[in-house]
Amino acid sequence: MTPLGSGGLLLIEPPVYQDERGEFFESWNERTFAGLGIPVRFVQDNQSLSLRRGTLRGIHFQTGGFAQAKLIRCTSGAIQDAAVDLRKESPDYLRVFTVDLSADDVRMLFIPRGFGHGFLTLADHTIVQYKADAFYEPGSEGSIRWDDPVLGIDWKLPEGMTPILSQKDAAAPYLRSISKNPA
Ligand SMILES: Cc1cn([C@H]2C[C@H](O)[C@@H](COP(=O)(O)OP(=O)(O)O[C@H]3O[C@H](C)C(=O)[C@H](O)[C@H]3O)O2)c(=O)[nH]c1=O
Repeated sequence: MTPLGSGGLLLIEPPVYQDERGEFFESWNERTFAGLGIPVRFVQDNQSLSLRRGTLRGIHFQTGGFAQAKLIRCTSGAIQDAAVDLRKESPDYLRVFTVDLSADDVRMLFIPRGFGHGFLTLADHTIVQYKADAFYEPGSEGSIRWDDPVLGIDWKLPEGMTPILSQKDAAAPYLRSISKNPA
């Protein structure tokens, strides 16, 4: 388990048990995570499939009491994942952390509540599965533009390519235009 920054973001690599059939690992164990200092109880499991490389989902977050901690993993293809600390009281406020996750490894990213999250697919047919510790609440959703200059995320986009975005993400605001504390 590798802390990223000092805000509770963790890159987790569970032990893999291999035998002649293949391999097995625990992708989630509440007791193990509590022992790692992550007392979290997930209530929702999500999966997205992005058909093409260069698809960018995010930066999204849920505000206030609906904020979600997430456990992210990639089970097909690969992503460049980005998490940004939106908690004004954090020493890492507005600091962006990026990490590549792939179906070829078992690494997972734990993102505490109060972060914005997004990812860029690095391959076609990329599947991301992630758990959340609070329910989806459309009315509390917030977003920040993927290319926000304050965040300055260095996305691994192929030369000259603009990302494939949802209409919502294409219309996302820049940070400076978000008046209230976004998270
Ligand atoms: C997030 C969510 C969405 N939906 C429905 C709403 C839409 O009809 C459809 C697609 O939603 P959206 O375009 O927001 O999906 P993404 O762009 O992949 O959003 C996600 O992308 C970034 C990377 C995240 O971390 C968030 O968890 C999440 O916002 O699924 C649900 O029914 N439940 C849900 O929990």
